Amino acid sequence: MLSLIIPAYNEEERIGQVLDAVIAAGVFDQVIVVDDGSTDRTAEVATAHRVEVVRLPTNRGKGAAVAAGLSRAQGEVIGFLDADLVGLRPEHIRALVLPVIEGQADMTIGLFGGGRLSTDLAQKLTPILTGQRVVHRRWLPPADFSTARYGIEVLLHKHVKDSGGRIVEVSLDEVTHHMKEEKLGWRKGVAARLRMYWDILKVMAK
Ligand SMILES: O=c1ccn([C@@H]2O[C@H](COP(=O)(O)OP(=O)(O)O)[C@@H](O)[C@H]2O)c(=O)[nH]1
Ligand SMILES: O=C(O)[C@@H](COP(=O)(O)O)O[C@H]1O[C@H](CO)[C@@H](O)[C@H](O)[C@H]1O
Repeated sequence: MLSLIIPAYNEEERIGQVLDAVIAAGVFDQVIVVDDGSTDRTAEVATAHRVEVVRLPTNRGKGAAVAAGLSRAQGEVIGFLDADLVGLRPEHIRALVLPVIEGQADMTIGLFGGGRLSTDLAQKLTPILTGQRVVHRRWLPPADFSTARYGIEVLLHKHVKDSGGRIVEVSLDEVTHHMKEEKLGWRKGVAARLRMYWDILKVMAK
């Protein structure tokens, strides 16, 4: 069984097109959107796509949203996608899943390419930060994700790598995402970015 977790905070304008691609791909048996205390209609948009929706009463950060999704996920293979992707197509999703279910990879990571220079470059420099991945359940770390916030990718990636897992990179051609500055405006976006780097540094320092 394959489960997909999509953490989402105030993504009403963006999550619909991600779910359209997920549903068209038809590879996940269980799709869980975790609405991380959104103040917009994220949960309603997800519900309209007939996926499982978990609503957290307050915003607790990406790590807690993913942890809430994991506690519901039944699959032995688990996918993770962000809710703000642009240009995601069903074939990208299949390409992420296939190496894991065919046993060529323990985890795949999806990397933007040919989408937008800024987001392509960010993932070239720090591929381990990508929010797009598929992993076999046995490679999930024992650590609790719920306080890691944006450190979750580093936590997961480091565990698989240090445990000798095979990680395969999958190119997500022409995919990009909305950057924080685009979603929140310049000042709030930069502040959110700095908080994200702090979350990541805290996990790296452990
Ligand atoms: O408190 C938060 C912050 C982010 N997210 C979700 O986590 C994913 C990645 O977050 P974001 O887009 O802010 O990261 P970026 O891609 O800008 O680094 C998105 O689906 C967000 O909606 C979340 O569930 N809770
Ligand atoms: O690639 C990155 O540097 C950051 C920020 O991307 P942008 O500079 O907004 O394109 O994005 C990722 O990092 C977060 C922390 O690992 C993840 O949670 C996001 O899913 C991912 O998009």
